[in-house]
Order: sequence, then C-alpha cells, then structure tokens
Amino acid sequence: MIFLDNVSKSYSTGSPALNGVTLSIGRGEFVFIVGDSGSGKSTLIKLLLRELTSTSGSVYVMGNDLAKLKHRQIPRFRRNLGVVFQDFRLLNDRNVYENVAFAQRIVETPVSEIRRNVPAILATVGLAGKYKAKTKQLSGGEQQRVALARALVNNPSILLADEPTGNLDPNNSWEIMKLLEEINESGTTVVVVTHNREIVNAMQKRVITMKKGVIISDEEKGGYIDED
Ligand SMILES: Nc1ncnc2c1ncn2[C@@H]1O[C@H](COP(=O)(O)OP(=O)(O)OP(=O)(O)O)[C@@H](O)[C@H]1O
Repeated sequence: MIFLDNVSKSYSTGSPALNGVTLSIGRGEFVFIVGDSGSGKSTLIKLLLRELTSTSGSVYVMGNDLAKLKHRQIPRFRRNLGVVFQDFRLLNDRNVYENVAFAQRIVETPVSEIRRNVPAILATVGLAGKYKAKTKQLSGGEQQRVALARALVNNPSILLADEPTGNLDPNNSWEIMKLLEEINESGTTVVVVTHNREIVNAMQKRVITMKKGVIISDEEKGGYIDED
C-alpha cells in the first residue's frame, strides 16, 4: 500500500529532512509516526501526498511510483487519499454540509449521491444534527470531525492525519482517535503523525519513531519512546 525505498529529502537549506528511509505499510494497517520536532514526520506525509518529491529513493503509494506521476495524474491519485491536519483547514464561511459536499463536488460526484453520502458520513462522525452550523460556531473537536468527514466522504483507501489532535483537549483527542480506529476497522489504512504520548501508549498500535530524518524504531504494539 505504502512503500518507501531508501528515501532521502533535502530542502535547499540544512541537513536532510529524511535520510535513507525504508518503510512499508500494508493495506489496513494503523500506524503512528512519532518523533521530536524536526525529525521529518511532516516531510514524510508531504511525500506520500505528492506535495513534495524525494531527492533520492522511491516512494510508492497504491502501486504508483510517485516520481513518475505526471502533474495531470496527481488529482486522480489524491482521490484515494484522505487527509486531516492539526488546524482543520475548513471553509469557515460555509456550513458543515457544504464543507463535506465540497470534497464530493471536486471529484464530480452526482448531486443525488452527494445528498446521500454527506448525511451518512456526518452521522458516522456524530455530527448529523449540526449539518447547518457554520464551522466557526463549532468546538475544536467538532471542527476536526467535520475535517474527518470531508477526508472520508470520497471513500479513500488511505487516511493520513498530521497531528489531528494537536489543537484538542484530552476528551476530544480521544474521540478523534476512536473515530480513526473505527475507520481503520472498516478497512482504511490509517497513518497518524502525533506527539500525543498518552494516546500512543494506550492504543498499542504499530509505532514508527523518527529522529533527525531516520527511523530509529518500528514496533508492532509499540509505545512512545522517551528520549533524553
Ligand atoms: N520548506 C522547508 N524548507 C526548508 N527546510 C524545511 C522545510 N520544511 C521542513 N524543513 C526542515 O526539515 C526538517 C524536518 O521537518 P518536518 O517538518 O518534516 O519535521 P516534523 O517531524 O514534522 O516536525 P514537527 O513535529 O515540529 O511538525 C526540519 O529540520 C525542518 O526545519
């Protein structure tokens, strides 16, 4: 599903953000990626989304060698990826329904299907009753659930979450993690970058720990490694 073969990524300044990373994530896995600030986690996510390309080595996602994807092929490739970020990135002048429906319009889903799919996914994330609310009227946890619904409505094979609980209190963080777990149980591959040590330790999933651009540990049912 995801395979990195000796991948390095350098920006124009500084030491490499990723330095010889080899990594394989299978279909249906749930994986945490942890590590200090600056260890290369977001760079890894951006490579998977094809927002960046590697400096050397190969990145494969769902059978695509991302270096070989042509620009016009990128939108179609990204349809198979759902993504959520720490800062939600919602359309704040639109209501909840519109935020989720927007993702379906982009991929030209027929209106009749949008009218079916959006309420269904909002019910999955527990927001069925809030579909008319403007997103800025929602709590942080609710906003992240809207973002999750938007990421999922096109039924992606892989969900990438970059610090999804970074702006949430512990209760809301747990709610989002439980949803991610449910989504994974329904077959979606889930990759979560996080600094949330309590959640990582409690959930007992695969944990990949990065440091200065390299993977320093990769454990099934792992925990958060305390450095220093
Ligand atoms: N656009 C950029 N230009 C130059 N250097 C960058 C750029 N983006 C990231 N870096 C550098 O690459 C390294 C890895 O950054 P990255 O954002 O991948 O780390 P991270 O593990 O996601 O950190 P955090 O936990 O703080 O989000 C850091 O040294 C960072 O300064």
